[in-house]
Amino acid sequence: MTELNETHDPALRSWVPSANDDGADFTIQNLPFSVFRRQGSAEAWRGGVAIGDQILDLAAVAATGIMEGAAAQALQAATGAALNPLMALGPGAWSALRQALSRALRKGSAAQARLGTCLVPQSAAEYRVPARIGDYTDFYTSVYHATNIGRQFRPDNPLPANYKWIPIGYHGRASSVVVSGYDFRRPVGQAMPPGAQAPVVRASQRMDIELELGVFIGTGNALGEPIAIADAPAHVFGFTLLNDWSARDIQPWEYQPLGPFLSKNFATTISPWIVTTEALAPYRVAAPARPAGDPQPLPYLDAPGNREQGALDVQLEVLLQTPRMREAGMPATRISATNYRHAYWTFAQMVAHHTVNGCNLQSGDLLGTGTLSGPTLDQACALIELTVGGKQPVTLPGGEQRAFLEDGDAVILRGWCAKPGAARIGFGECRGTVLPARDVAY
Ligand SMILES: O=C(O)/C=C/C(=O)CC(=O)CC(=O)O
Ligand SMILES: [Ca+2]
Ligand SMILES: [Mg+2]
Repeated sequence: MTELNETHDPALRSWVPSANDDGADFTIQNLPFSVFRRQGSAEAWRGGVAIGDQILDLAAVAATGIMEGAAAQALQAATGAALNPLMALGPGAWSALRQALSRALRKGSAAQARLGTCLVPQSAAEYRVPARIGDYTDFYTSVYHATNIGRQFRPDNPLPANYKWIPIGYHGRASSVVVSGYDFRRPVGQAMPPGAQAPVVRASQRMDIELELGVFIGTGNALGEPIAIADAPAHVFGFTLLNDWSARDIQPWEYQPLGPFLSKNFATTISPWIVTTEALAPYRVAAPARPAGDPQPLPYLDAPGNREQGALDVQLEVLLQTPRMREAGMPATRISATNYRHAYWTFAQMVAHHTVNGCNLQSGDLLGTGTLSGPTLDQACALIELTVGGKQPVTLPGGEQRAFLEDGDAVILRGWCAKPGAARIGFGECRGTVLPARDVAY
């Protein structure tokens, strides 16, 4: 990963005042990317960078001609309806653009006069999935999640024997990855009710969430050419919040022996903003020490940098708002909080493992970290864990209870990095609402 540089200096302030507010997600040290346009307009979709409560319109910046060299080339690659061309340019270009944007947005910058007209308020914008996602793969990197959910699905053998050797994953579905704010219908599918002789086809009765981070691949690898773990971080453009919505009654009936299928491919929601790997550099931390008795990672999954700086200190939370709470004017309430640093496998290990057989990752591919449950039950990031298979519902302000999601429930994921001596780096939010199932007889 990139070293710390001038763009990380916590003393930097922007001429966009809201970027300097206490608790602002989009500080001048962050500079995350999205694809946006004005809400309800027929404008072209184009790249934008968040600064405070504004979006710096990268197509408008390119039209001013104020950038030069590698930064100008990278800027041009971010002016279209998907960020794949920027992602494909690689870390040198991303870094050049970040440095130029940081300098242009700093207090006192001579660029202020020309860029003032390139801002669009976030409150007036709509977003789309920021890349053409060719493939989406979801991992399983929290040993706490794997153990908790394993107890529900496989009480005799909760943690599979391969877990501590292989970063387990399944191939997800790219076509149904949607951006925050997309409301989807409760899925219908086959479920085998306990004690039944034959499955039923019905609207899922166990709609669940999974709080994850999404990892966007920047530069890929040629088919047949693995990515070495030491090189893996440089292939990652950045991170989003990700909700892997899951139908827990469809899943146990369908998943053996080939893994999750229709229980998870009806919608996967990501946040609009991609926080770059470079922005997260101040928040690299050591990967958790492996408990005594656990195998050490095989050489292709091991690198000194991975052990010492392979994890990321990202604070994460899940919030829920029921229709009744919404009607009563009550805000969404937090039901879980965790940190990405607890993951058993790092994102570099995910990339190295995904390509060890020569499988080619491509610019814009999306990897999910897997559900990021932490060591204690209040850090569990799926309802099936939090409610122990639905047996211990969570109680919400106002007294309502939830074992799984009901129609109209909204789920909001949030994430941020913060510590003394470094600027806050926020992810914004990832939101989705479950609508009633289609009214169709099956
Ligand atoms: O243990 C299982 O059979 C299934 C686990 C999941 O549903 C989780 C999955 O999607 C991977 C993850 O998010 O960690
Ligand atoms: Ca998942
Ligand atoms: Mg999904």
